Amino acid sequence: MLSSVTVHAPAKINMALRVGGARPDGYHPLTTVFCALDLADEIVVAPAEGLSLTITGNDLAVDDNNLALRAARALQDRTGMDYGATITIDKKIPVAGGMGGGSADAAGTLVALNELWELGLSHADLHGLAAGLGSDVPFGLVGGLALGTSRGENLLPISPRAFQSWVLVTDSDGLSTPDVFRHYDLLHPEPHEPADVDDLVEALGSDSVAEVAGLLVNDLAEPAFTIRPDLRELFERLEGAGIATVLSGSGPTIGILCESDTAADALAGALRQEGLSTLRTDGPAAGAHVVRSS
Ligand SMILES: C[C@@](CO)(OP(=O)(O)O)[C@H](O)COP(=O)(O)OP(=O)(O)OC[C@H]1O[C@@H](n2ccc(N)nc2=O)[C@H](O)[C@@H]1O
Ligand SMILES: Nc1ncnc2c1ncn2[C@@H]1O[C@H](COP(=O)(O)OP(=O)(O)O)[C@@H](O)[C@H]1O
Repeated sequence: MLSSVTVHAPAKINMALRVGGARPDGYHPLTTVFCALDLADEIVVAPAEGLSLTITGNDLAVDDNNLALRAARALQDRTGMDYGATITIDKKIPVAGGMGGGSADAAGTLVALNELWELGLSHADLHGLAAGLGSDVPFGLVGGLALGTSRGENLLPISPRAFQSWVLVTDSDGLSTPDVFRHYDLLHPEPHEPADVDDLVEALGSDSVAEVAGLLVNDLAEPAFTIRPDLRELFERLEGAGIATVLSGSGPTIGILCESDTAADALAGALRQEGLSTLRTDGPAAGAHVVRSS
């Protein structure tokens, strides 16, 4: 058996997120364009008796509901194996930031333990387990650029053409995803389907990233701003700072797409000088993948 496996699990940004009225199961139908970013959590797994999880880089309290532990248990249940492992996550993705960090850890743990425990599960098997863990987890496996529908788990890859340079403005005060969806329902009580994102998908087929200007959109921005009026103010201040500005997922992270990596580096530096918390990242990046095993 291997003695350790290291996986990188990428954050995502929703370049477009259109939302429909809640389904009978409480989930909202979505039309979304996901982009995986090279901002990634690092997950190291090693054989052990039982399952344990350690998180570094963030003071997120570890409990049994952590998505990495849930992913490990889902693999045990699926295969009937009761192998154990220590799971160590070095968190780089902001927690509750709308960047899919927990989903990335779930996807990364599935990939890491499939390798460590030599389970040989296919991509389709992992996708099925991922969808049971959370709406964003399948995208954490696939990465790249993809159109997501249903509750986000149905994915259609989009061939990336242009390299994307992003500046992320992060906020240590996270937003709860269910809470933001609840506020969406209050603002839009009537039944409706999510709008399409065809214009953005078409623009992403161009070699120039500038083609997407004006096409980034997020229906969860208004409810997130209702909960956090200060976020609206910040968002409005950042509009025009790059090619396009968008709130990621249920927020509060704000993504600014820039025309080049040089422009993004300069903008990140300038915003940092103003006292904002920024990260520089590029996309599209690969989905959760093994970077080392021994
Ligand atoms: C909004 C999005 C956009 O990508 O991202 P985040 O802001 O969380 O990163 C996702 O849809 C979040 O996906 P994920 O975080 O995996 O959600 P889940 O665990 O499946 O669901 C958590 C809760 O969010 C709400 N939810 C989630 C997805 C969806 N299509 N409709 C929903 O209403 C439900 O209240 C659900 O109980
Ligand atoms: N491995 C994990 N990393 C981060 N959050 C996790 C993890 N497992 C469970 N969670 C829970 O999921 C919530 C949402 O976190 P996260 O996935 O980072 O944000 P978002 O859904 O906004 O993308 C957190 O507040 C935390 O309670």
